[in-house]
Amino acid sequence: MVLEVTGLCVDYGFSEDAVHGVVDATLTLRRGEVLGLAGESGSGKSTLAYAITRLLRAPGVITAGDVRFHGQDGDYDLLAADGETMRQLRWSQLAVVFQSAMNALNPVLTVGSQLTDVLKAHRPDLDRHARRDRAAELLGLVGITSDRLSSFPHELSGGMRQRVMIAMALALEPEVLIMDEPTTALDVVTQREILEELVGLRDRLGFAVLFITHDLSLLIELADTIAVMYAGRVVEYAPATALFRSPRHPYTAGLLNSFPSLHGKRVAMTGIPGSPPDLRHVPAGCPFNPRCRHALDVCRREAPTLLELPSAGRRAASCWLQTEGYIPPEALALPEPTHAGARIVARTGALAADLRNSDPQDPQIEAAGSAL
Ligand SMILES: Nc1ncnc2c1ncn2[C@@H]1O[C@H](COP(=O)(O)OP(=O)(O)OP(=O)(O)O)[C@@H](O)[C@H]1O
Repeated sequence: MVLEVTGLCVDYGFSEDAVHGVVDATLTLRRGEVLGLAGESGSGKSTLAYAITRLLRAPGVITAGDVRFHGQDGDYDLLAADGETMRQLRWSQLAVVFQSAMNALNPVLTVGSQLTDVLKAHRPDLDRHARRDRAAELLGLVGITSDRLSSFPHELSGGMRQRVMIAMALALEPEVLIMDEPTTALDVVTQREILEELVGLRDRLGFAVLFITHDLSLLIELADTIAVMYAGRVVEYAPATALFRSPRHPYTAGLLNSFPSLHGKRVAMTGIPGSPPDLRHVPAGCPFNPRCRHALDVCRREAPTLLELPSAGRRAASCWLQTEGYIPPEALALPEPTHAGARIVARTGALAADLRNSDPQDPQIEAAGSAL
């Protein structure tokens, strides 16, 4: 375990009208794992990332919870750590790439000097030549040739700038990389290329990734484990393949039904009716109940808690239908894939969609899933 978030709550503002951006979020990130955080816009994903890294700005306040980072050089209580410790940690062990990162490069400095500046500040053991060599090596890691060291950011495409930002984040060999919609501004082909490279780098260098996106289909291909957020709460948590094949929360099932399959059986896309609640006044009971077609009386009265579910991998859901004494509908009780825990890395989204529409026991799909 490298990062442990327990019962984290974040509000924007103090009064009765405070927006409850994150409510009782519990997550764990294991060494080398890619944990995806999915959910509609406004579900609290960025707030969670900002709170974990202590980059939350006013009026955001952490009102409860615990965040522990178990680094190679010791354990840190991130909510209690002082500003200087956090600054050091953020560069060296817990690197962050945010949404607008590719515009965060200094326009008047070359890529090379921006990379060597990071090394100069944090790696005093390296001399000028060693820094230059390391900068070239870092660019190489993200598929950019060293002649680009002398380029200014405006001379690079958006995709290259984003790669440079990833190279900078990896400069000090962090144990955790937190990425918030890092490729949203890029076209889908470049986006996919960068993400495939990122997974390759993770395999080689062994860092863990907390990857935040509203695009669940992307996470199904990229992540080992997925946490789904709704109205500031983590509502489902499961290995990517298990979540994809056998969702246990009606919101996850709705999200999976919101993107089309290019191959396989034709299925009607139902999506999710209604819209997410105002986080100042969430509905009583389960916050998803007004949009849930399976809602029971208890769902309108009492909020469910995130409960561990029987599974081959680690999985949990916050839904009354999955609680003892209730019987979930068929769609929320599908058998888990037999290769639960395996990561699906598809070249195109089509394969992910194929897998969803396939027979979970189909040996061909099984083979495709494990070969990728
Ligand atoms: N500075 C702020 N003041 C008040 N409310 C805020 C502030 N920043 C965010 N919020 C609210 O907190 C909630 C969670 O927002 P957050 O940006 O974390 O969601 P998100 O899932 O990351 O969305 P997106 O994908 O659009 O970035 C939203 O309801 C948002 O309106």
